[in-house]
Amino acid sequence: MEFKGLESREDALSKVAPQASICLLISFPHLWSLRWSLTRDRRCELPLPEGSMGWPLVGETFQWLFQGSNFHISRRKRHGNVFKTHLLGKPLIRVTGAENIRKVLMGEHTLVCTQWPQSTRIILGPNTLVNSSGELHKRRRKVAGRTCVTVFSRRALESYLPRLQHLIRSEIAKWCAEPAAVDVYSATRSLTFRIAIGVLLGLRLDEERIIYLAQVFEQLMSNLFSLPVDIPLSGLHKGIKAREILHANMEKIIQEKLEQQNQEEHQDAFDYMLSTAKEQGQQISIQELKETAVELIFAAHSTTASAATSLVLQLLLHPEVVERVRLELEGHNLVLQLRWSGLTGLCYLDQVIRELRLLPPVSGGYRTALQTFELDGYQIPKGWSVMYSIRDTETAEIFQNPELFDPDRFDQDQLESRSSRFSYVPFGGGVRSCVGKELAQIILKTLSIELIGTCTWTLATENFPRMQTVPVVHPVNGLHVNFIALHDGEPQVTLRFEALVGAAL
Ligand code: HEM
Repeated sequence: MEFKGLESREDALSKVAPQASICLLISFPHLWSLRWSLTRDRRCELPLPEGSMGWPLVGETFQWLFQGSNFHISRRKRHGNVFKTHLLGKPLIRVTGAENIRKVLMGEHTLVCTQWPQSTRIILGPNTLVNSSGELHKRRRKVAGRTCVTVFSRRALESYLPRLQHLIRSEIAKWCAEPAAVDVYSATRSLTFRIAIGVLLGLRLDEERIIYLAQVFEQLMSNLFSLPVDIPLSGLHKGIKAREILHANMEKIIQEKLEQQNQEEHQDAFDYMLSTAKEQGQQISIQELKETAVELIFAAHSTTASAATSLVLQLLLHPEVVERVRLELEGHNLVLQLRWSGLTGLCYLDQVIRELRLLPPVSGGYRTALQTFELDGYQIPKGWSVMYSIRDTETAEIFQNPELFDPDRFDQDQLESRSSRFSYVPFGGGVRSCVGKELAQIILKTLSIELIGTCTWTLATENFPRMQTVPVVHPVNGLHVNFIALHDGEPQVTLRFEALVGAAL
């Protein structure tokens, strides 16, 4: 009897066990979700935003990686402008909608603060803008204008222009001389690296050294987001090594610049930084200069290459837009020869660059909530990550037919061009807005002018590539294009700074 009893208990157990594990499996996400519901700030009556926290530990990371921008679009449709999720090991609140974005961006230092991964902070170093917050950030950005204001002032940008134009022109000439198709994303990465070191930092290096440093820089970039473990072969270790090589190369140049500091004429960002510091009786250490230099390349390089690639893609897709830019350039060229003053800039080209809205390089910005605050009727609990969205203009009500590439939507007579500046923030906003915005715009305009003035281009593949959004927007497997020079002589268009800095993006 006893034996029989045991047998039946085992039987019963073997029947119940699978059911129990299924129940447990089903309840895991609920327990996980409950765990996060419990972290809501009880002093605030508002609910947490809608949304799913996914599976324990991994959250919705895999869906996010596989679905790309559709991840956010589908969840936004389901849960609204402010929804919660769990990505890369952290609870995250994704924010869309002009008013909500305004609150996040304008709340820097009070409601939120920028949050970069630890590996990024270690690799870039403590003396950088992206890695400083609160008072230190305010001081560093403003510090008597020593880095941002002067390096990116109108006077400074104007002085960079001749070298910028020369560099872009000679790179395009190389693209035209290529017997095979050019991979535009690789080519623009090389171009923006050259701009960063040649124009911004004024480093005069031979070709071999540029190629070497570009590789070192790629190694730094690819390890910026890695586990914060500094052991041989780890991502962080490789990133630090790359940074050391870059710093060593820059140190020599900086020393030379310090010795020639009496020169009146400024030609690059280093010159502006050093002379402004001198004027204000401040000292910038060599370490600070090296870190600033690497930070500027980091911030300028991939973002501008991404935008330049998207620009070529849109020009390929829209020959009618190319024609209108060409007409605008011809008109300006004529006026330039007759009377220069009073020109208001290349408005249509401005609109074309602005309409890169469809493919903004950066998808959004990460912040951490410094205190619990209200957003769109929900509570954002202290300590949670917040990501404001840049890439969701497809769903913004202000834009008509938002899926179309239509530069005319930004014509100054159109309502869309006068929409809230927080409806579309490709360069962020508030105290953390992009310091290189005007430089990026000038690079993109110069590239358009040089392309249209010097060559024609055709897609070398049967289909247009699929675009990937992480870490910046770029074509999967590149964008392959044949460039053909229009004429052997000098290009028709003469660049003038005033025409480039017309309307703002
Ligand atoms: C098309 C090209 C570019 C795009 C789309 C872009 C976009 C952005 C965005 C969205 C931010 C704000 C990030 C946030 O809110 O957390 C930012 C910040 C920044 N950008 Fe750019 N950027 C571009 C080019 C450049 C260039 C050319 C430079 C420098 C030469 C630059 C330097 C910086 C720096 C230093 C910051 C950090 C500012 C701070 O934290 O105070 N960017 N950029």
